[in-house]
Amino acid sequence: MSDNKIERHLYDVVVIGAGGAGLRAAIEARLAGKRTAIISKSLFGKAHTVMAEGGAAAAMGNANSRDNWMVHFRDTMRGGKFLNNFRMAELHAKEAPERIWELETYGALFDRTKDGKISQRNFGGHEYPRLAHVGDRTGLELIRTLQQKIVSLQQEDFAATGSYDSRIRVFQETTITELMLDGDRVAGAFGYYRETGEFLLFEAPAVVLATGGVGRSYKVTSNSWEYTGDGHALALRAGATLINMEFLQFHPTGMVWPPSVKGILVTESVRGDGGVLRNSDNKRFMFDYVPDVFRKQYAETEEEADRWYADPDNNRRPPELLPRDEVARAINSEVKAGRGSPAGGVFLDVSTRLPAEQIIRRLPSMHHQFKELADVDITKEPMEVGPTCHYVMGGVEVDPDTGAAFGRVQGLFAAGEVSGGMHGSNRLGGNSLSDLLVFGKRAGEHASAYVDTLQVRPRPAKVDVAAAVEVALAPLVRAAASSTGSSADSSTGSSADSSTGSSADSSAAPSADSSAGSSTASSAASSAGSLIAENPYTLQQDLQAVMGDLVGIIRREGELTDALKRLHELRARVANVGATGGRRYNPGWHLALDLRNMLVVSECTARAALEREESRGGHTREDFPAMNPTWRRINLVCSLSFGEVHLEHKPVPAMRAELLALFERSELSKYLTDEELAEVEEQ
Ligand SMILES: Cc1cc2nc3c(=O)[nH]c(=O)nc-3n(C[C@H](O)[C@H](O)[C@H](O)COP(=O)(O)OP(=O)(O)OC[C@H]3O[C@@H](n4cnc5c(N)ncnc54)[C@H](O)[C@@H]3O)c2cc1C
Repeated sequence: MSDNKIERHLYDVVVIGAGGAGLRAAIEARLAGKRTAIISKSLFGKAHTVMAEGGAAAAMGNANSRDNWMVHFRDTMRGGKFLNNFRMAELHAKEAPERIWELETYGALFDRTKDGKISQRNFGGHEYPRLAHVGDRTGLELIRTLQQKIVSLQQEDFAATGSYDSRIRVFQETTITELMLDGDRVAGAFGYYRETGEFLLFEAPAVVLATGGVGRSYKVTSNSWEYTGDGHALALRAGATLINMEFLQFHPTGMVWPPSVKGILVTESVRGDGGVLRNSDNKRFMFDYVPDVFRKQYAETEEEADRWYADPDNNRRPPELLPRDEVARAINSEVKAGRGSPAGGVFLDVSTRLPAEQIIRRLPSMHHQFKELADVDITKEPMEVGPTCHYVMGGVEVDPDTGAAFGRVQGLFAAGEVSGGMHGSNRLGGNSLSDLLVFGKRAGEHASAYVDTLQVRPRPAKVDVAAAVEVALAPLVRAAASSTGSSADSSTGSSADSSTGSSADSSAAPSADSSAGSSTASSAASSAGSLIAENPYTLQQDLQAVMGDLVGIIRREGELTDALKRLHELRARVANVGATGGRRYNPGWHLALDLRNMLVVSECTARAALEREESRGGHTREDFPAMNPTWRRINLVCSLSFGEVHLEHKPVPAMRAELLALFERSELSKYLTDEELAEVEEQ
């Protein structure tokens, strides 16, 4: 394909991702006077952020005046089991309230307390009610508000320049497949319009990754189709590093029935608002699962737990509000012990705890979701719930203050779920929405400042653009070759390319679903050198089976070793993935391109999970069931070199003395090594 068929754009800052982190970064870049592009794989407005239900954690002290940034910082570090990047946790706790109030200046309308302040609700692991919310549709309000701010900036630009898009433009349904480099500097990004399959090249000296999570590598997940770890993989391929990819959050409460909706999230607000978990013996089992590190803060009897809702100052919290990793493991154990619900989960009951009208008012989406999808009326009967892959704590290793990616690449920034460090080994509910705002703003600001330091703009090399085109077209070329029996060389590449613009689905090739036959057959065929291309859907299922079965909520050495072997086998098959049809809206082709991202990110997760010989937060090793203070000092960092994932140990930055002083020694002794404790005592 010649370059002139590629739509070219020139920007200062390109933001990949239009969730909360991306939009907040883009607003900041535009406010800094930078020409800014926002790119979104899905429709504008349809990101995970919009699905966030419970709220955004910020220590505003509206519901309990004892709350402040120090308490929030402590809770976040405890939730992450002290593996958090302390500086990120500190910035987050200090700046979250300001970011929430700022949203109100953009037009957000949060639920109010009786005296007119922003209302704050309880959530797992937060000592005080801290989540600013709008019913159980907080993310919708957040995205609506940020989009409204962007529209208002575009209106200003129209008044000044006659064009709405002159300084900030949204490219929706556009997937970025490759970052462009000029030496070690970011020079832009390459991708395609999902609808037409046409290519785009963004030339820009700074890129902010805000692509969210990786959940689609698991079958049971709350994540939607876009979350294939693209930003993580783009960063790796550009020379940046990923940190602590073994830590995945399995949210304790996903729907388990009917099968078609398995994994869809049941918000933690249900438990925050009084919902309790019971097993098939009708026992409120969470009291049996309070770990030592949390024993002082959690109630020991149902009576005390129930009193806490009305009098939190004089009672301890219900154990249903333990951090998510603890609750997910507890549910897993109950089901394994044969005390699960009929559909393989446990019961979550709010119907016996709150009057129906309160449930409908406080949890309208949950009421609707269960009625529509499972024909369950949650005001009258319990829900059936079980763990679902929800959030990745690991991500792009970044400088905490600026969001600049570590590694050898310059001009790359990351914010939101795609970045790592902030949440340590386990994220507290509500801390993501505030993370997006705090670090989205910082990434936008520092990406803009970086652009100002450049004397010469980096330029993408023609050869790299051509390579990106070739990689993007390869699945189509392969499928075309396997259907005609010809070899998938570059001449076929140009023939696939020349079909661009013609109606895509006119191809006589078999449909994506029927072409692969059984995965074993096609895999065998491919290893025998045959031309049969692999079916992307089959490959995704096989990848999901490896990750779900062998790198799931409870992990073991033998299974992780097996997972790595199978991922290695999948590599060869993914390299042979084909997609029938043309470039016009072709989901099989899109998935074929996503698969290489899913695979490399999954390999990072499996490698790090095998390496970390302890259990902490979102990483549970059956063969190493305890937290190990020596491992707390270690970050596992992945990089990519000549297509191979490398893993190295890096020390966790030591917390500043005044932050350590916020914790009692008895608490620190649960996390730190003796050597570290001795140092603390000397200070
Ligand atoms: C159902 C659900 C409920 C949740 N509830 C809460 C809650 O109550 N409180 C809380 O704090 N957190 C919650 N979370 C987590 C939180 O919503 C996410 O972690 C957060 O929204 C991530 O925001 P983000 O800006 O990093 O990315 P996202 O909002 O996930 O946006 C990612 C963006 O990147 C785009 N993208 C991805 N790949 C590409 C590519 N290759 N090219 C171009 N664009 C790309 C996507 O299209 C999307 O626009 C919830 C998550 C889910 C799934």
